[in-house]
Amino acid sequence: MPAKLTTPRLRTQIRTLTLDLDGTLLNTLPDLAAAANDMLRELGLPEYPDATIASFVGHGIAHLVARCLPEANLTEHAEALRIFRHHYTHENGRRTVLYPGVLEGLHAWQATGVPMAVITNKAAAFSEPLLVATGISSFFDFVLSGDSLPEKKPHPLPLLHACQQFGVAPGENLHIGDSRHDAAAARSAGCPVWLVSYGYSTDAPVQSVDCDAIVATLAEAAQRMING
Ligand SMILES: O=C(O)COP(=O)(O)O
Ligand SMILES: [Mg+2]
Repeated sequence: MPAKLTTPRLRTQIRTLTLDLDGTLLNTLPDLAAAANDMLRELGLPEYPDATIASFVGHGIAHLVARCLPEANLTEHAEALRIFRHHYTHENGRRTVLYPGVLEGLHAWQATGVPMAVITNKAAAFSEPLLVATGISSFFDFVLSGDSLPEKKPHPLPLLHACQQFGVAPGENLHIGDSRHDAAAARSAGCPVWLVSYGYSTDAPVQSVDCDAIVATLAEAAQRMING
């Protein structure tokens, strides 16, 4: 007898999903660190180990560049940002990989028909080519980048904008991210929020952040939401 084919359904009142990019879908740290250290070398400044640069990620590239500069060099921020953008254009995607469980999770959600979008603080010039290069852009209805709207996470605007675009109430959209910025944005928008236990939340371990669940992988997140 042929196996009964059923469309998996979401088990919750969640109707749409928004996903963070850096530290949630993609491990972009090696490329970000390479570009940051290329910039510091060019400016004749000391370089940082990847682990230190990880603690600068999550608030957009202008913030990352500011954190890399010694206080005395902060006046060179605009020039440093230009140099960083130049190097990151070259490095972006070279070593970036999907985290384990990402493809599995995206396929599982796609099978339920739940619409998905990316909400990232990374500038569109870098986020959009990266989604294409890593082969996951077609999973998403749209991408809201750090410079798509007047405000970025932890401001609620990107999440509220996404809910409006999807035509759902904030309580019906689950946001999944890796940092306190994701949690704060979701909380103030009124969206439930889950955090992944990997990623770049080095300044505030996810266990200390107010969220609705912590998951080890996106595959686990999908499994928790889907009733096969
Ligand atoms: O560009 C960054 O700082 C990272 O952005 P994201 O974690 O919101 O994807
Ligand atoms: Mg992130």
